[in-house]
Amino acid sequence: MTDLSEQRRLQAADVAPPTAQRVVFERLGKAYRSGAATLQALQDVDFGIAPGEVFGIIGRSGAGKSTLLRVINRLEAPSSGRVLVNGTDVATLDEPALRHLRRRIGMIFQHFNLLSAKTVWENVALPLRVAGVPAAAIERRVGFLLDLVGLSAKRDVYPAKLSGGQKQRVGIARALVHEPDILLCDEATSALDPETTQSILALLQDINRRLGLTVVLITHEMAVVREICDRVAVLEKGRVVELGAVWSVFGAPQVEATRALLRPLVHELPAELAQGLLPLASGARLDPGWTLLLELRLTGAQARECELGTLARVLGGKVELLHGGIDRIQGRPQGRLVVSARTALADADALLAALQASADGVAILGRRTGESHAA
Ligand SMILES: Nc1ncnc2c1ncn2[C@@H]1O[C@H](COP(=O)(O)OP(=O)(O)OP(=O)(O)O)[C@@H](O)[C@H]1O
Repeated sequence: MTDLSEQRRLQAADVAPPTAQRVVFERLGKAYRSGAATLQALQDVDFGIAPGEVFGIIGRSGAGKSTLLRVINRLEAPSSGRVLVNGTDVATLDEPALRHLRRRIGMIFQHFNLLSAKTVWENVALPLRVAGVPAAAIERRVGFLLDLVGLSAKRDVYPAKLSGGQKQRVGIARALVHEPDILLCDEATSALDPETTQSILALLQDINRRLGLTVVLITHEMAVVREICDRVAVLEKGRVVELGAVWSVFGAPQVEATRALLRPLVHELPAELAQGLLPLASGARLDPGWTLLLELRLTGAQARECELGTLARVLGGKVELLHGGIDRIQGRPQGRLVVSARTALADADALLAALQASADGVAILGRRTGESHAA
């Protein structure tokens, strides 16, 4: 991962020490061959996922996310490198051992994959029946799981009569029948409305905490990652281009691929504020009559709040809050505020230096034109 800064490496190491990993990808590569052509879907993927982590994998379409998820339970075989699950190289497993591994790894899907001719109870019980588990044990386990996902009252209902969220709850219960260590989620909330997504995420978090399950999820919904993941890896053309705690990667994305993915989360400047805004060059002289638009950013790096008091003192006049918002990711304030203000300071660099203490990043977006002041 040549793109990682040293700081980002240390942050990644902070959250997941290199020992005792649930899943390890070691210089993993995967090539798909069709005829004479070879497509390199994964290259040099090299990181670990700790027990109990909720780990997100994001990237543009075709970046290799599904392939990376599917090598964990050997639905895809690596072309080079290794995948270790609980310390075992999955490539070395014979059929019975592979069956055992797959029981230790639950999987849920965007389209739920339920059997329409079977009731909720039968859908969840089926993998246990196939595994030859005695009827009394099946009854106990399915009862426990339907209770866990809040579907006890629907045990005899067929999938066609369930909402999308309820179907995914059945999918989650079914994925947990063999008490897995790992739950793989392939776009598990992509077919759901925002409110149902929230309830499924809350359920996944609850399961993660109560059962200590490691959750690995791929999603194109950045809000999902922000909501429940501890760490995230960004894939681009089969390579990991960023990896770290979610607050760190989302707070200060280092590569364009991440910035592009996060764009839907960023509040762009509303048209009425952008209109007539004249950018200022670094070091530009300032006129006390100008109204400046300033952007204050919190990246979460210092876990501090935006110091509006400092800002008002430095600017020494009226400060108007125009746009933006602060979110919290993993307890760290993150976001941006756009304010307008005038200043008696003589140049842009002096202003930026004076405002440094009020946020993690400060930028002068420009000065508002349409005002009667000479440059
Ligand atoms: N079985 C296959 N045979 C040939 N090429 C494949 C196969 N599976 C995936 N690919 C190709 O490998 C690359 C990575 O695919 P993958 O499905 O892992 O990406 P992804 O990031 O999950 O994409 P999406 O978000 O669109 O699902 C893509 O170019 C895809 O077309």
